[in-house]
Amino acid sequence: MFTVPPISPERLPELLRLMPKAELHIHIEGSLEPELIFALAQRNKITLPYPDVESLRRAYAFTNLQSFLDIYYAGASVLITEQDFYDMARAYFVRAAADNVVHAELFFDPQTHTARGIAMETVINGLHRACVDAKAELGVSAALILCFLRHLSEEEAFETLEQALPLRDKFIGVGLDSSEVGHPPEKFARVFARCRELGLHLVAHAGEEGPPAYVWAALDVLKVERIDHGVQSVKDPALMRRLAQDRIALTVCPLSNQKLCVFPDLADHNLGQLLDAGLAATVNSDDPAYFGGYMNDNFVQTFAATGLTAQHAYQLAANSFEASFIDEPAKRAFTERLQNCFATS
Ligand code: HPA
Ligand SMILES: [Zn+2]
Repeated sequence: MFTVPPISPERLPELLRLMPKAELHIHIEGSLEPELIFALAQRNKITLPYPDVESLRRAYAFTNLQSFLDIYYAGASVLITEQDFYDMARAYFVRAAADNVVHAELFFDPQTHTARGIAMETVINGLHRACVDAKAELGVSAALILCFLRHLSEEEAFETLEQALPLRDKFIGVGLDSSEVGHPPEKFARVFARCRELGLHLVAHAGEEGPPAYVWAALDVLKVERIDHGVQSVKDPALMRRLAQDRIALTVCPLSNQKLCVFPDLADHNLGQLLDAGLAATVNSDDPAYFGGYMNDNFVQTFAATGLTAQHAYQLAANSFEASFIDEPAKRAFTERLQNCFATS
């Protein structure tokens, strides 16, 4: 257990920004800024239903997950070529590096693109090339996690997996995202079992808007290694004990939760409650272009609103390395860098 030296509250925001961290919950299509949406639309001769960047940004007023997803899928329609996918991911990596993100595991939604006639290799090759360059040029290590859209059928998830398997060496795992309520994890039991046999890492969104039962099912039916969001778990004490005992990480996204009205206010967020119950919670941006903040915005705004401490900050960053899918020596090296950052602050 690393004890953080005394740090004054005024210096905490700087430390939050400076500390090395991993991002484990970022939908790369959710990093498409309105400016890039317009630039790609122009490059690909696509007419958008908004006259300019400002009017598109004004449409980013959400009441729940579905109201966001409708506009998020529409924004992704400007992605056509491999270079478009590269440019989107590159812009994210540059922004992440500025926030001292040293490792990122990126979700992507291939079905959003293959349904529009874009080839699977166009999507994966563009994103993968950006991951390779992020390491070489920005010092950010990166990996891809293919997400199945849960509002579609399990059969369609199997077809997507088949299309992606020729590129198996370019992604490390699978996840489950999109509309949660009404689409429980059990719907994808067989395809996740197949992915497990293939040696892929498994994660799933659960307990963002959906009930604790969905978190249980993600753990016990899908056998996931991490839960994305999971903030509804606090409603079930037995689930909280299970998550703490098994060190199942929750990839929490505070600004997303605020913008999608999961919590009425950032000050009401339960991140502190999760950490104090011994859960391996992490902080992440989810869809930063839509929710008004990248990693450091999430850290700084959440700490300011909830009064979390420097010890919580250390724990969140340490959890992000522990919960990542990098090897043990890399985890140790990142954790050492983190401890040095706190020790010299
Ligand atoms: O927060 C989210 N939840 C579910 N699906 C998503 N797809 C992008 N972001 C999200
Ligand atoms: Zn998400």
